[in-house]
Amino acid sequence: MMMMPTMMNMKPSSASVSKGALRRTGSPSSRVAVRTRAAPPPTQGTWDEDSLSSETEINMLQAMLAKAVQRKELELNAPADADANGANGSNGYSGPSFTVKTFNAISPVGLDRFPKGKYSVAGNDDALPDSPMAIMLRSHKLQNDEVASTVRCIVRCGAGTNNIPVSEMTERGIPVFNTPGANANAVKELVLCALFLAARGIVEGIAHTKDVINVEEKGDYTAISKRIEADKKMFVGSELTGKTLGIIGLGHIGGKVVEAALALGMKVVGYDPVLNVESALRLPGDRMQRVNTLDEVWAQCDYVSLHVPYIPDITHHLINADTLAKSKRNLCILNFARGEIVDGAALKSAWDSGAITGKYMSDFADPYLLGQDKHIVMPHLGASTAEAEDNSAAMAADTVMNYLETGSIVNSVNFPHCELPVAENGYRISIAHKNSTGVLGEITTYLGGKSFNITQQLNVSRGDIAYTVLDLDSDPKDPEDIQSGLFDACDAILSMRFLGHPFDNKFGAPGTFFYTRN
Ligand SMILES: NC(=O)c1ccc[n+]([C@@H]2O[C@H](COP(=O)([O-])OP(=O)(O)OC[C@H]3O[C@@H](n4cnc5c(N)ncnc54)[C@H](O)[C@@H]3O)[C@@H](O)[C@H]2O)c1
Ligand SMILES: O=C(O)[C@H](O)COP(=O)(O)O
Repeated sequence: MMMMPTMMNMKPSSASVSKGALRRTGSPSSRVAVRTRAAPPPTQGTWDEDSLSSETEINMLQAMLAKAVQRKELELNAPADADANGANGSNGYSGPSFTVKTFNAISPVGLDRFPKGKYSVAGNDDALPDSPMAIMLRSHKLQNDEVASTVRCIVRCGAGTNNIPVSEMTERGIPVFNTPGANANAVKELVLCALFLAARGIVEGIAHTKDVINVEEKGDYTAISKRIEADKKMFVGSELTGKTLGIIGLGHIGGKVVEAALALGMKVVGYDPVLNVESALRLPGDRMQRVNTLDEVWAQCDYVSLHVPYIPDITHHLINADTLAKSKRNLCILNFARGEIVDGAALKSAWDSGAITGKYMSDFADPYLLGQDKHIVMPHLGASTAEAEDNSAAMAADTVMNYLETGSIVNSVNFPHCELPVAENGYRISIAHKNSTGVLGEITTYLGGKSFNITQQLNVSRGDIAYTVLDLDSDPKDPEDIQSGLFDACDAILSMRFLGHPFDNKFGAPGTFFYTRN
């Protein structure tokens, strides 16, 4: 009789991990040891049908199917250029691989940056050799319980991270990254397109030609030509030159829109009370007006373009009944940031009362504006160009590899920036912990007590979270033991990894062990 597979799935999930518990969540070497194989398919003479319940048979068949799918996906993921990359097509690397789970369609330009063999990347858990260490996604609305306890970082191929439960990830010691600027040009071009569509009766005119003129004139060219001339008076627009555009948020996208609008001969008013130095340096300060209050925007702008992140308590309904009451009557709103930044119900009332007559251009729908002629809404296309998708995916892949292999944190939205140059003979531990007093002392005292000399270290913080990277001068033969001891010695530690010797291409030997409290 066929044996049932003993352990179908050794992969831990966050759902199965109780909060507060100290967990060893993975190590390549341990994973290799604990991996189990499903029982082979039944062969003739070993299948005792009568002794199996239907449920057991279904379970067995599902197990075999899952294994077959996993084998097939691993085959498909294997590099075709095996000769160029070494005998096993893995750049000569033969250790356990880093595992990256993807959501959404991510450009192959990014996915191909992960060295085959050293990295396993798939959208399906079953196609990964082990539970994911990193998540790579676009607009997928990520749920806390989709983040397995083994995940050590999340990267958004794009700008907005409001689809990720960032504060929960911070509490779990997981950095969330994005790719600043990688898709900014694509969004700028769509905003320009929207400006033209807002100023002229292009969308309405095309619809009229297709749905009215062509239908009423029944395909008669002469009649259609006459109507196209006669009906143009219905769609008179205005020019952008000389009009005033307010730009709210002067970061990567807003800054590019500033330049493009100036080139069109528009006057530009910019508002960004939390502008960083890099973005400020990109702005043509002498050719635009920067204002310190939103009221100065509403008072003088014909167009307003939103380029701020969606932050529930701060940018939610930034455009609302109050601001619309202060705006010029002809105000057109361009929202290629996030739908929730505009209060659709307030805008509908303003349209209905005639207080506002301008259009609302967006690549986000609004529950109160469905079917409204003045709401010209397109699919969420801002970053949907080949170039933007490639740039974002490539930058995201580099960010993940940098973090997993060196512990460096660059472009995180919830963790401090951290780059510690790699020491020649260092053995690196990275620790995410609460930003509380005495933590560094507890960590170094513990390591000193174990006779480890710290050759260099960097401790950085951001709000309630802190991150410490330490290089030890000798190889901790049992990294699991050290981490478990550190956890016991220091309550503030949230998650930790032993990275081995970064850059020596020996990940997994001695192996990256990682611990987490979540
Ligand atoms: N439609 C799309 O496909 C698409 C594509 C990319 C980005 N986006 C959206 O656009 C947003 C901006 O993207 P970006 O690349 O320019 O990001 P960015 O971080 O470079 O710029 C955002 C700017 O907003 C400013 N800001 C923050 N809070 C503000 C506030 N309350 N008032 C005024 N300014 C404020 C910041 O100081 C920063 O300069 C993203 O967060 C995302 O939601 C949409
Ligand atoms: O925030 C972003 O970068 C955009 O909204 C792009 O989203 P997408 O990656 O789903 O196109």
